[in-house]
Amino acid sequence: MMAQYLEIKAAHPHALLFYRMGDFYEMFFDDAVAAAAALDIALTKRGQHEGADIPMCGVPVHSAESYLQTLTRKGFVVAICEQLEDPAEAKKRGSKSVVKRGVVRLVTPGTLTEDSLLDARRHNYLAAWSLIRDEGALAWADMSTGEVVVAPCAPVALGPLLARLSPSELLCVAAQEGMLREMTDAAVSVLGAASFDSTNADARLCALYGVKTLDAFGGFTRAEVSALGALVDYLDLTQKGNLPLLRPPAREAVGGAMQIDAATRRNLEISQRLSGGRDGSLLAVIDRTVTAPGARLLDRRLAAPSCDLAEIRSRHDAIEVLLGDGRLRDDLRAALRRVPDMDRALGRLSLDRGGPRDLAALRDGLAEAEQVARLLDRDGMPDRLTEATRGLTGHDRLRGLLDAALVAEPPHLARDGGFIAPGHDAALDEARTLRDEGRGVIAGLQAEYAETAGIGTLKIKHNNVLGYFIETTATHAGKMMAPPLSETFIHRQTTASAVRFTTVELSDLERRILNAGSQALEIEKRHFAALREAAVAAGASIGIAARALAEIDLTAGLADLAAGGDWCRPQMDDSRSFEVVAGRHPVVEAALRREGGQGFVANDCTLTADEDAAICLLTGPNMAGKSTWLRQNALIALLAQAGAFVPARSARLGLVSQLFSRVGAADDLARGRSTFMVEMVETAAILNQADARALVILDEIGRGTATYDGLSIAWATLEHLHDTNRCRALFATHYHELTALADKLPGAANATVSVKEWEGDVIFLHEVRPGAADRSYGVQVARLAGLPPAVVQRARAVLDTLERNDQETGGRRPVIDDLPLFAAPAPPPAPTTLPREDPLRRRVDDIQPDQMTPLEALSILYELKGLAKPG
Ligand SMILES: Nc1ncnc2c1ncn2[C@@H]1O[C@H](COP(=O)(O)OP(=O)(O)OP(=O)(O)O)[C@@H](O)[C@H]1O
Repeated sequence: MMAQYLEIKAAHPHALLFYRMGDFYEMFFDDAVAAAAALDIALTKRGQHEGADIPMCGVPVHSAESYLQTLTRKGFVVAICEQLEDPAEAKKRGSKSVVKRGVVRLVTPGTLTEDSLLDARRHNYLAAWSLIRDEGALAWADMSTGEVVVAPCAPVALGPLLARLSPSELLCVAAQEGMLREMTDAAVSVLGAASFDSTNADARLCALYGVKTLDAFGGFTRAEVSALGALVDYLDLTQKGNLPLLRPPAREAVGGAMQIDAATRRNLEISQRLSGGRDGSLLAVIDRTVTAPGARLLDRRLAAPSCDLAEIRSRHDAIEVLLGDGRLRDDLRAALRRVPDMDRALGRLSLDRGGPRDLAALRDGLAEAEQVARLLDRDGMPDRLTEATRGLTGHDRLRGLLDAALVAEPPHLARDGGFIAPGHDAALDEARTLRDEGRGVIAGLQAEYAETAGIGTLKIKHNNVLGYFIETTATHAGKMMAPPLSETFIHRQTTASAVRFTTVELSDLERRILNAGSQALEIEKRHFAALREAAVAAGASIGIAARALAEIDLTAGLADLAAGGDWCRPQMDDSRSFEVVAGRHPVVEAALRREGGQGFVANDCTLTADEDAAICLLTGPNMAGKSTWLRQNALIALLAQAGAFVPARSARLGLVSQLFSRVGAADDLARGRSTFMVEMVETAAILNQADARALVILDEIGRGTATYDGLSIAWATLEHLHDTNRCRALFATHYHELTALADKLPGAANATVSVKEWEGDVIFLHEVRPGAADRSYGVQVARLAGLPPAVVQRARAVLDTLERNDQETGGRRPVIDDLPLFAAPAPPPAPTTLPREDPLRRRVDDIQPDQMTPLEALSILYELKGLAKPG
């Protein structure tokens, strides 16, 4: 056995080998050590190899999925090695022969299909990157749904595309491994050059899709064919020839989607919080879909907002109709709630990894699809929904098959049977009756024989030697053994008191009772195979229905969002306008609403560019809401082009081709870059790439270095954005000096977030209005944050000196000498304002509770409340 193990392991050196032994997957040697640590399970020993103990650990087969989940999350590839024959078969070859085993599948992050290993609401992409001469391409597939897409992708565009897709596994040739590991968090798997060879790939793809030439799917470049070919080769390798149902590759047009790079995605917290996790991201806040495929579609749309006006308008049209008809929307959502994840069920069935519950998912999903189609069958439906509705009907044959065959709630696995409905197959019903009611059937037969023979005492009995037999007392022996009864009853045995017989029917029945259980199971498995085949054969049309349902779910979800929260349809055109009236930040607004305090203050944004650039320079105190306003406008552009309504009273937006968002001083220590370095690398990327249709959000760029360097960099950056990139940009800064640029650059304007000052404190109004801020209120904010009073006091003194110096000398004279830097710690600070006369406190001081009646106490309470009222 060890020899067999070592041979199989040698063929899969990079994978953990799950070696099937009975009810366990066992691991040996280094695999065992690594897996025991990763899974926190006991490491034991078994036998010896070359004089040393063999480390071993194992996991039960029935709970293997949860262990696989942990291992794949920790970056392991697992090779599943099964027993390929019954141990009895092996025994026939000799008592020492080893059961045949072989690897049936490699479990890698990009090739998962099990529900328990996947996030239902996110895609799980396997991607392949190919570079042929200077031409690059990225292909990606979600094996659990069969989606395959390829796009031309120059090396500079790879980072943004990977950030958008966030694949869980990326395939490449060895030469690119290092660069790609830098660029993505995905597991990078290296394949040989042959996997990427475009000629091999062409043949492989033609064979897979059963076509003579790939031109049938549109013209592909060599790099695209190579990337697609590598994907298919890897699936073949990991699934051991058992390829999933892959849809024909779709080609994504260049420029079809708004370009958003990794830093912008992170920064805008589109599908993930900066701190990690989906909660609190834009996606989580706007997701009202009720099906997993609907949620995945929303994720896809937000990740790649469209740049196609007609497409965007058609998405908005559809939302508008469902927004206007709350009843229809509710009915649709109620029906959709019952729709299971047909895409993934079909994916598993096509890989022969599915079970009866997956068949039931198709049955139930297609039934609901009919219902949804009926709901949408009315006048005035927008094209998009009419189009979707077309795919929902016409599945009667498969539905008929599944309806007739399956029980209402079938089990997960086909292994134990119990999923074919009673009455569907007479042979199965009989086998089950025999299996479950063997005794009853025998009793029935006994009554029948007693009547035929006219012997009331005739019995059918069972023992281990004869099995079932018919027994009568010796007195009836003669009658039984003479014609006509002897033609039916065959004599087996005579004892002192009884005579025993059998019949052809009884021995047949006995055999059938014994076999009934396994026979019932066999029949069910045959039905399963036939149903599975029928489902896979109908895969293409089921896929169309599933996509249509996802589209309807998404539309209804976005309409529901718009209905609940005062959202509007953005007017889209291909100008460079950007006019938002009363816009809001959906995530901050939702958070404020949850907290139940003061509501979100809506703000306008006018950033229309005609000939020149349009730049808004935002200054304002800390905590005033600058970052929020910047981001909310970026999110409004993103939501609009993703096809959603936007959180504003009205919006008129010209298409945005690229979205950039940067915040000064965000550390990227994991990649070993200093704060300032990251800031500059990212700013450089914008200045080098942004075109006239870009929307750029820069939040305090330059703050990561000394004041004058920072100010100079921010100044030059602004000028470059204005003169060279000529794009639309929002620029928040604490450098008040920059506000002078608004007079110098025709496309630049100042805005500020207003605050009120009250008794030495700032009150944030969160209102954005034209003009420049006069100061930062940093010290006041620090006080609000709980900085010790002595420090606040000292900061105030320093600030006063600095400001006075600025006024007197225009900032030319160093002020350090004037600051008592090494002064002894200040005595406890004197209050800045004298305590005010407080009538409430004086009245409370006067009260003598011991002397009071309850009535007096009550009237004083009223009086105190009166005093506590403001004003
Ligand atoms: N329009 C608004 N209406 C209500 N509350 C708001 C609004 N904008 C911002 N806030 C609140 O103010 C807080 C601070 O906002 P934000 O981080 O945008 O300020 P900032 O001006 O960028 O601050 P800093 O300069 O310190 O980075 C937010 O967390 C939010 O709770």
